[in-house]
Amino acid sequence: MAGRVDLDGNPINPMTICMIGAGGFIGSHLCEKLMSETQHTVLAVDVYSDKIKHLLEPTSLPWNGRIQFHRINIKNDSRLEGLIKMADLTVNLAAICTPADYNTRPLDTIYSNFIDALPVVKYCSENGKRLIHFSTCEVYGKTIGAFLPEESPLRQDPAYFLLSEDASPCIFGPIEKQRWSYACAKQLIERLIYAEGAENGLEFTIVRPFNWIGPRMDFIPGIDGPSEGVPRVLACFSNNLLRHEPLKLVDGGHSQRTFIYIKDAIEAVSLMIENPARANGHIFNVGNPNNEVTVKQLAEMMTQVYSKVSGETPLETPTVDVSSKEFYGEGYDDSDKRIPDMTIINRQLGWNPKTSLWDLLESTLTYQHRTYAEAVKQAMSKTTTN
Ligand SMILES: NC(=O)c1ccc[n+]([C@@H]2O[C@H](COP(=O)([O-])OP(=O)(O)OC[C@H]3O[C@@H](n4cnc5c(N)ncnc54)[C@H](O)[C@@H]3O)[C@@H](O)[C@H]2O)c1
Ligand SMILES: O=c1ccn([C@@H]2O[C@H](COP(=O)(O)OP(=O)(O)O[C@H]3OC[C@](O)(CO)[C@H]3O)[C@@H](O)[C@H]2O)c(=O)[nH]1
Repeated sequence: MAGRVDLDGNPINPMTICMIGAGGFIGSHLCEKLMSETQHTVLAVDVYSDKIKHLLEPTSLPWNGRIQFHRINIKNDSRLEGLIKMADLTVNLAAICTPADYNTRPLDTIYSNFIDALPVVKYCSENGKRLIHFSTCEVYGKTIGAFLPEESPLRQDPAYFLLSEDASPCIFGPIEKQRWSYACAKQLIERLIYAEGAENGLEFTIVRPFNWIGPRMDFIPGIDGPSEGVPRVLACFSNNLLRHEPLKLVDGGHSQRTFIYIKDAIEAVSLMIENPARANGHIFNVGNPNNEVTVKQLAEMMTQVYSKVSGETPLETPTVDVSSKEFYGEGYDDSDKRIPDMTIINRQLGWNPKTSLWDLLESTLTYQHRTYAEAVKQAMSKTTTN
């Protein structure tokens, strides 16, 4: 750890980082990395701490004192400004970011992703503090290619689907498709941050994650989250596999995604934190363009991998089709395809993802099986005996 230098060979000085949303999936991995590989101090802000409790206790851990947990709801807590003032850098991860909420809780979604982020931007700008704000690949919405006829050869041309920070438009559906409440709120906060940079000199970096997945993502319904809750696809499919039930393919599972292993993505965030001169003023796609699959292919691969890591035989019919209206309710819509252009992050930070989809699913599903299989078995046997 001693003598660590940045990408330009300058020594990295320890800094204090106010991390809002530190108790979530990405926050927990970022805290782990900062504690085990750097000398930085983290002021961890969240309403939950379960996913970072291994870092907070016992007090004898080598990073004792370098991470402090502040149970704060940023909607209504005057302590936030003080924490931002104490820090050199603020990383804002806090958000409602599960698609099942976008059309069913659109107001909460818009408040969480826009209104609640406003004071964070304001305090950083007024106090001359650097901000790394987490946006989303969803700001791109649908691809231009999605509007071409199905059989058009142009659909194969990257110009019609590659998502580039400085060139691609943001294409959302109509207002009644409330799915886009999240993407639209994220887009507006990006524009506000950009404007604070341009008009008031805010030092900012915007991160657009493309489907980061790995251990500790979301929850397993009825085990460590609500029974009727609908998490993101990795946890939905893990839940189906753990319960030995078919994986549900929304509208046939034709949508395409690129998935990246959380540990690869965290490397990129770490480079942004420690290389401000290269990261400030930029918007970065962070994804793995080599790991593209349809959701149906993802379901098939997860079924195969889970069988390998659990030793269980897959179901004869491993998937079942379900309409989006039935699964998510009225107002759902979808991004058709998401491949990140990597030009800017390559140029600024020289970063590339490493882990294949098969390998990341193998380590993630090993974790899911080890963490949840017994609890799911017990919960299921209770339901059948009652
Ligand atoms: N995981 C991904 O692939 C992905 C993709 C695109 C964008 N993002 C963005 O990255 C960020 C983090 O995502 P994640 O996957 O870790 O989600 P997450 O839900 O696991 O983490 C978000 C955390 O923010 C906290 N939070 C929310 N509102 C809060 C409030 N008012 N006060 C205090 N804490 C609050 C939550 O308790 C949670 O722990 C989000 O902004 C999300 O939109 C993530
Ligand atoms: O049981 C299921 C659950 C989901 N699907 C479909 O899978 C696709 C991906 O779904 P999910 O990972 O839940 O979410 P999205 O990729 O659509 O959106 C996320 O992207 C980034 C982020 O901003 C934060 O993580 C979030 O908005 C989708 O097509 C579902 O319909 C399924 O078939 N079965």
